[in-house]
Formats: sequence, structure tokens, C-alpha cells
Amino acid sequence: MKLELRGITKSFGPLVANDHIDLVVEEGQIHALLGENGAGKSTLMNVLFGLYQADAGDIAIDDVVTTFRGPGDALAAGIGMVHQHFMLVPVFTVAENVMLGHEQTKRGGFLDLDAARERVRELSARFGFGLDPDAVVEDLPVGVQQRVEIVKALARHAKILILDEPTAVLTPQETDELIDIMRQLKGAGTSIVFITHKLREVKAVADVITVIRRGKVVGSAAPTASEGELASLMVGRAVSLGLNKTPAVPGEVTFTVENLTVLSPTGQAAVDDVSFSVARGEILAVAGVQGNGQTELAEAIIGLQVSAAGSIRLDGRELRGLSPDAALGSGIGFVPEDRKVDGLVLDFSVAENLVLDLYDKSPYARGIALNLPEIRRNAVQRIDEFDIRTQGPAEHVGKLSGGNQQKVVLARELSRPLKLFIANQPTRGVDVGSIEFLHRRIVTERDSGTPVIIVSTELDEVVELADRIAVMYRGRIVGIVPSATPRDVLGLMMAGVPLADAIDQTNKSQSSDTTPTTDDETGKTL
Ligand SMILES: Nc1ncnc2c1ncn2[C@@H]1O[C@H](COP(=O)(O)OP(=O)(O)OP(=O)(O)O)[C@@H](O)[C@H]1O
Repeated sequence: MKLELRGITKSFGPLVANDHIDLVVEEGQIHALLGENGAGKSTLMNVLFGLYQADAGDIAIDDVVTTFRGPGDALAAGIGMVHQHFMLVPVFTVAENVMLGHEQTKRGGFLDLDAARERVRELSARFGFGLDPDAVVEDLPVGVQQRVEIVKALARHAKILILDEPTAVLTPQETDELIDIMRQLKGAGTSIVFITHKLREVKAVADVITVIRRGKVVGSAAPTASEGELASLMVGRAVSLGLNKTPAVPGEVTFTVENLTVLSPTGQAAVDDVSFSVARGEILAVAGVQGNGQTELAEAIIGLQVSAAGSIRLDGRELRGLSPDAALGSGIGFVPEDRKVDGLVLDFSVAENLVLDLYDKSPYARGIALNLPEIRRNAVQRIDEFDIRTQGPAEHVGKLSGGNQQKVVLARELSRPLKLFIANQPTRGVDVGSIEFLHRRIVTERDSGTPVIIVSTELDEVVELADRIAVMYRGRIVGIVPSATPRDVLGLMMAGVPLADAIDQTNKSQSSDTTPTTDDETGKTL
């Protein structure tokens, strides 16, 4: 099936989010859409999936112009979309979810679960999904839930799949698996429109790359283009992809966690007797595969999770037992893992979100009244400094693109005097140009003497930012190592292997390997 978008234009008020966009996706092609935050990628995909109506332009399928009044029409035309926030019913099984919305009925009107099961088995075997039709969705890891979404689309005979930042929530291994699946789907003739900010993935899997900037197509590139070339095409200027920060000059140790234990809802130790400290002027990065206690640790520090035992001290003061408000009020900047849940109030304006914890304090409050000019002045300044793409301070944050929402959280948290800065997945969904800026901004915070904790499942980000790296596995810190530690050693530690054994194993595998290794430069498995 060949898809053609011709002159698609979509405005939100005065903002032209898609400005006469042309895009051709051939059958069996993986077409990557690249563009900085707010460029208009999701808007274009929402038009294609019938969620938004274009103001102008046509969608043609196999050269026939079609109109989508809603996602139902798009699905019927063979277009499937896998959203970043899955649309699955967690308590249903895989087969039940696949059946939902397009129940096949047996004579007598009963839902035919057996047919859905069979379809899951068949598609799973064909594309190597490894799905059990009877597994309950909420018990499955995120990467497997995503495959359920893909199977759901395929079961509806989707010939074109839209994947909007599918790897943002995946572990590196899950990402590799998804890339394999994409290749298999392509082999079977399915076309894929793939949106990602990770240039390495684009290079690994795309056949064609189209770059959008400020609502317009600005060019296309072959996957042989370098990451630097792709980045500058996206952003419209040269982007330096390495941070090259100066070595830390650690000062006094002002933040200490001792024997901290946090229990999960099932009573297991999500954080298990963890101790570490961070000095002023240094960045400690917490590395690990998603789900090994890093988020619980970060949240326990600011009181979003109750800790069962241990102590958390900042400047000699015990934080354990404080409410999140009190913890933040004591001078902690915090970037949560999920900006939509803990970081922003989507119905509030950008200006309000930029002073969320401070609106009742000077200079944003005057007595009991808000100092609106000051709140606005702050917003104008932050929008400029952090390059937040918005129609203005009064726009609702919920209207911003994902990456721009993330920038609002960082702008707020990095713009007041801090005694500690903690960021969980600080650059999730952020484009390469903005990552460059945000990383520098975090290093500036460090250099101003703030202890910094970064939690990230992106090894690139960990290695880039860290002065020291704490590796977590199953709730424990496996080891705290210098940032120059080789990636394969870090990788083994992330699988639970203690430092000494990890070094040992790496040395052995290197000495037994007679062929020179070339793929260790980046450490990525793509
Ligand atoms: N429902 C909406 N109402 C108003 N403005 C919107 C709406 N949806 C998107 N926009 C605006 O359209 C522009 C394009 O947003 P879009 O989400 O398409 O960007 P994107 O390229 O997907 O960005 P990101 O990489 O950050 O996800 C942004 O300026 C955004 O604020």
C-alpha cells in the first residue's frame, strides 16, 4: 500500500503546525520522520490517523484520495497507530485487548475469544513477538505491551503502521527487539512511519528520512548520513553531540542517603538498603535497566514514596518523612520520570507551570495576591532561555509538544536556588539540539556548587553527564564507579554482576577474542 500526504496544512489559531507537508511512504518502506520538538511530527501523524482534520491537503492511498473523519476511517483504510501511552486495558488479556473494538462474533452473538487467541498466536509466530494470548497485559513489561499494540493494529489488517516515539519508554534490549520486529514487518510488506529523536535508531532501520522544521519539510536524507548531519538538518545549525564537560571539583558532601529501604506495594524491597552520598559540585548518575528501583529511590528522596527505613540527609537535616512540598521547599529541584503525572498541570498555562511550587512566594506573590506581571516576566525569560516552542506564556501546557513540556519542567526546576537537583530521565522526548542545551545547563548547575543526581536508563546520557556512576540492580547499588568505566563493565553491572567480577569477565572476553572488536566505540548494540 502506498501512502501519499499532499500539501497537508494544519493550524492551531495563528500557529501553523503543518505547513503544506508532502510525504510519500512506499509499500514496505520504513520512513523516519525527524524534527526538533514542536516541529509538527505528532500533529501530522494525528492528521494521518484521523484524529485531527487537516485545514488543507489530501491523503491518498494507492493514488486514491481519501477522507478520514476519525480513527475508525483510518483503521478501515489500513492505517494503524501505536501511541506512546498505550491504549490497552491493563486487566484484560492480550487476546481480549486485541479483540476489543473489533469483536468478531460467532453465530449467536458471542464474542469469539478463540479466534482472537488464534490470531495472536499466528501473528506472534509469524513476526517473532513471543506473545501469550492469555497473559494479562498489566503483568507484561512495557516492551511486550507495545507488541500487543502492534499485534492489535496488524489484527485489523494495518498495512501502514505509525510508531510515534516508540523507543522512548523501552530498554536498550527492547529497542533492539522492536527494531528486529520493524524489519520483519517491512519484509512482509508493511510500511512504517517511525518518529524518534534517537538518530542511531534512524540510521539503523530507516530506508528514507524526512526532516521537518517549524511545520515545513526542510529536506530528506539517506540513512548513510552521519548523526551530525542529521542533527544539523533537524535543528538548522551545527549541533555538538558530545558534552566535553570539565572535570568536577567536588566540594563538601552535603547529601547523604544511608541504609534506605523503600517497599513496593507488594511488600518487596524496591530500594534495598541503599547508601551513597553526593558532594557539592558533582553529578552522580544512577544507571540501571528500567525498573530496578531507581525511580523509587528518586521519589523517596523527595517524599513521593514512603521509605520504610534509613535516612536521607541534606545539609545535616533529615528529609525522611517530609511531604513532597516540604522537601521541594527545602531547596530540592526535582524532574519526575513522567512529566504528565508529577511534573505539570496540563490545564494550567505555561507561565503558571513555570512557578508551580513558588506561586505563593515572593516575587510571584504580593501578600495574598499573585504578582501576575512578575509571573509573566519570568515565563517570557524562561521560554527564551530554554527555547520552549509555545504560542506564549498564557498557552496551556497540555497543548505543547511532548519535548517542549519536558523543557518547561526543567526550566522551572533549574531556575531557582537549589541545594540539590534530582532529575529522572531528564531529556526524555527531547530533541538532540535541546539535549545539548539541557546537559550544559545541568553541568552549569553542578558548577555553581549544587549536588546533582541524574537517573537515566540511557547509558549515553549517564556516561555524558556523570562524574560518578551508581549502578542499580534489583533495588541495590551494585557499585559506584568512575564515569570513565568501560561500557561493557557498566553493562554487566546493570545485569547484577559485581564490579570486580565484571572487570574480570570483560578482561577475559577481551583476551580470548582474537579478532579486533570494532563496535565498542559506542557500546551500543544496534
Ligand atoms: N491541540 C493543540 N492545540 C494547540 N496547539 C497544538 C496542539 N497540538 C499541537 N500543537 C502545537 O503544534 C506544534 C507542533 O506540535 P507537535 O506535537 O506536532 O510537535 P512534535 O514535532 O511532535 O514535537 P515533539 O518532538 O516535542 O513531540 C507545537 O507548537 C504544539 O504546541
